[in-house]
Amino acid sequence: MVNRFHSYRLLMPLFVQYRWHVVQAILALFLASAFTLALPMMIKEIVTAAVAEDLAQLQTGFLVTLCVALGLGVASAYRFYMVSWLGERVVAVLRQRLFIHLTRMNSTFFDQNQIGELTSRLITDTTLVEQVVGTSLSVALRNFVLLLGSAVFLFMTSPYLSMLMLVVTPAVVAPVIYFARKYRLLSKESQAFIAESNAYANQVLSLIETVRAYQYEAAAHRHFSGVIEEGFRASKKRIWARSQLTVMIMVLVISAMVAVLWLGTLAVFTGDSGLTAGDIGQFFGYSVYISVAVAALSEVWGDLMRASGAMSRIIDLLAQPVDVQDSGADLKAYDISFDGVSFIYPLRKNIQILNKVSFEAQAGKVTALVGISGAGKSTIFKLLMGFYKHYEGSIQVGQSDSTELSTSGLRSSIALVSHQAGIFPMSLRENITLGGNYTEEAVLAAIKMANIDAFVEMLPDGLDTVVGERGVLLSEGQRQRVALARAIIRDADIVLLDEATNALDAITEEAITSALKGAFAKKTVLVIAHRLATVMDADHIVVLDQGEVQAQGTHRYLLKNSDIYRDIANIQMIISG
Ligand SMILES: Nc1ncnc2c1ncn2[C@@H]1O[C@H](COP(=O)(O)OP(=O)(O)OP(=O)(O)O)[C@@H](O)[C@H]1O
Repeated sequence: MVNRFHSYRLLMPLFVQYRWHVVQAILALFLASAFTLALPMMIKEIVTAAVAEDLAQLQTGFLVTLCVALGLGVASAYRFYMVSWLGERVVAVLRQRLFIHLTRMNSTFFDQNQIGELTSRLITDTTLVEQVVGTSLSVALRNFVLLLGSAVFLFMTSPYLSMLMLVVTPAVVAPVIYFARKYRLLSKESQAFIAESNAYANQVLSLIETVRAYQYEAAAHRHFSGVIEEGFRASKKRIWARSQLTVMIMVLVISAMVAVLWLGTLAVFTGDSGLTAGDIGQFFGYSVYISVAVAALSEVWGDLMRASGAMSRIIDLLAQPVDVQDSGADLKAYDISFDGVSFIYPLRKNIQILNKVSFEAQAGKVTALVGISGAGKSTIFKLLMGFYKHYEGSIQVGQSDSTELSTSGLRSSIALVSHQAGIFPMSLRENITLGGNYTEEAVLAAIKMANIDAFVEMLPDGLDTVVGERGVLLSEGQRQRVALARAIIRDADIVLLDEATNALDAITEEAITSALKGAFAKKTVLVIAHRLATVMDADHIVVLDQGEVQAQGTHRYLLKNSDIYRDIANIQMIISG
């Protein structure tokens, strides 16, 4: 249990940061508790005055009770505001921190973790934390104070009845603890079904076109309904356990209280213990508080446990090392050379993806990587970008070994257009500049060179039109041209194009290629392309086969000397011819 609550350390720095709010929340909480605890005393005053038929005393009693009630209202509202503020603030800070951290994780981390699971941590886990800080913690603390205060006043009111109460307490608490544990296990089970159904729905909806094309709808409905029904069965068991728990608490607590009060009332009648009717009223008030506090504590206990799980997952995530290391030299020259580079992906340790790959790509020249699918071409780009660092051999950029370069410096010198042209749900302009500061002229020049200027003119708000999932949907070719504009405006010294024009028609591709030639003339350009026509003019072509360099040279040289290259060329001539 100590371990479970260990995860609450996540909140400590945040509570320190917002200490004035915490102090005010605690003050308000204690104030509200004090007013609450004063109420049974007022009952005693009123009952005593009523029994003594003292009207003046009775009126004062009611007046003070009214004031106490008012004070209780104001203090409770103040506590609610402060505590809810803290909950919202904490979750806002945690979400920002988690998002920043996630965007800085390395590629291996993303290979190992599903995106759905990560976004669920970002939203669901932090929401649980918010519930805890904004509600459960304060409920727990309030009821704990109420429990302690009531116990003290209970003893002060009547030690005799309190001792009786103590004797019956284990009979009430033991079965409640047993049922609460059972309930917790069952609620974990139903949570698991919720997660499973969420993951499945996410997957199906994101692949909706494949679902429709293969008429997978009916099977998908069956699968989803199956999981939901399982979840319902688990929830039914959980709510049944909860109902048992409620009955148990109610019956046991009320019986215990009735028994104690019965004995107390008897004691008033016999007059042995010096108890008065007012004492019984006050005692009753505090015992109601105790039972209410116990019930509330058992209620929030589960929430506190669940949030503890969520917090330990957040702590684990924040503890993962981030990718970018900013120490190291900056780039000055931009020739690239791979020397005997071998590489294995961390999650596929049995396959040698690159095997002693050596080649050079010079500044001011275009170097092409060709080879059949899976040969390792994109992997070479990933190593150049520093996405994976545990390769053998050496990668030189300029005069430096790439491991000695600062990762952010290296990446700011590279413009990458990968074969998945990602579009963010924001304006076209923001999609092109991606947070960079560029003049209007630079943006216009980039969209012209990438051949999307005519398309932009047709959009309702031009460059400020929102595109992507929340706005105008772009075709594959339009997306690719936005990605190219992104690379052009970056004006980086190294340009990596991975199938950057494969979704374009021949005429557009031709127009863009000649525009790019001008834009990238002085840069170190590396191109991956399946269509040989795209790379025939390259200054240097590297032919890869199953992770090895099979041959390299110019188009003309390779046609003569590389069987694989000749085969690819022949097949493509046949296909296009
Ligand atoms: N993140 C990864 N984890 C494990 N294996 C991977 C990962 N990415 C790629 N691979 C594997 O590495 C091999 C080379 O992939 P790579 O993407 O470099 O090939 P490619 O030559 O660019 O192929 P294509 O032309 O189809 O894009 C493939 O067998 C692929 O399955």
